[in-house]
Amino acid sequence: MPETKLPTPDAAAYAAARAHQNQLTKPTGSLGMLEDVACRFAGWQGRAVPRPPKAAITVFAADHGVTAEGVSAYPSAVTAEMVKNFAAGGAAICVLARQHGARLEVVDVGVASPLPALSGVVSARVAPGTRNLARTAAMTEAEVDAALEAGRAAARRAVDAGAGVLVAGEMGIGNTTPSAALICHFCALPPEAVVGRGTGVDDAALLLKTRVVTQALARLPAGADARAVLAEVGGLEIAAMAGFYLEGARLGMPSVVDGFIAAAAALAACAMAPGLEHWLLASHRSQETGHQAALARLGLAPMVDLGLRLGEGSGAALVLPLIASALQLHAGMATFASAGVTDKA
Ligand SMILES: O=C(O)c1ccc[n+]([C@@H]2O[C@H](COP(=O)([O-])O)[C@@H](O)[C@H]2O)c1
Ligand SMILES: Cc1cc2nc[nH]c2cc1C
Repeated sequence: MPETKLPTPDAAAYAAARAHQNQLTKPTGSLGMLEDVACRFAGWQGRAVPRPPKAAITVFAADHGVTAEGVSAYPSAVTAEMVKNFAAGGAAICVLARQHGARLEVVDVGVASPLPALSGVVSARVAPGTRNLARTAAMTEAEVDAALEAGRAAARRAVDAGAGVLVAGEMGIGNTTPSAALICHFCALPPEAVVGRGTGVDDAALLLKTRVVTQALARLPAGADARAVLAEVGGLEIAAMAGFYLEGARLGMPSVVDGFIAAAAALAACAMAPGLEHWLLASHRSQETGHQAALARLGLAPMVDLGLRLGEGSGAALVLPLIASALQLHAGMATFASAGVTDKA
């Protein structure tokens, strides 16, 4: 895969936005992270007062051979069933996308069972799920490249549709296992610090999942590059999300990183294109073990902690109103000078 050359956010617009924030009628810094969000959008849009962006949400769906080990509380069949639920508008992310007027697209990058043509679902199937990473490489590097490209193409569609902020969500029974392996690798953390209960596995399955991740990581050759790491222990939807973030940033578009799986994809993408993290915003802190460490490694602070562990891009969709408020406050508040309020001494 060719090296992705990324633009850098506009430092002058960021600085102008920060100076503007400091003139608004509030104690300096009192709007906390909302101030940072407004300034970061200024840098992304190259204007001191950024425009409220339209959001586009893409949910990548795929299956995982590792479910054969018993690492999830739900059967693989749920992945395909949920894709049908997305198409019917009944999933959580459908409700949130409707609420916020966001474009929603679902991309099948590798659901195990063939799906009928469904409205709002793009077929970009690379393989009928990954192979069982407990025993063998999850994918070939050619499959990783195809999944990355499926993600890139989805980002281009979202940007072409007029999006100013991108959200990648996912649906894939079993995908917290490859995500944990990726986070262990990219954060240099032991599985015990990263592997969590996913959809809600019991203590025995948690132990088994931790062992599976340990064994899979042991196969990684020293110095493996991000593509090789994704091939060995990753997932099709995870690689697609990485491609989505990379292409978004290449086009000068920020992405809101959702939960645990999204953080794993972002880490892989950052390893492919250092500087990508400057185009990312973290929505929330997931309940999944190891998520905080992954965000810290990305240099991102979550906007909210609501005890979420759903995926689908739901956490990112939930912070869209906060992003909108951050930009409205930035553009609409009076300054100390305009309101005749005395600034600090
Ligand atoms: O986003 C998260 O932080 C998150 C945490 C735990 C589980 N999930 C979702 O649950 C599924 C993976 O869980 P599991 O137990 O099957 O590995 C997958 O469809 C994810 O969207 C998502
Ligand atoms: C029902 C269900 C919905 C989901 N959405 C994202 N991951 C999920 C996992 C399950 C099991």
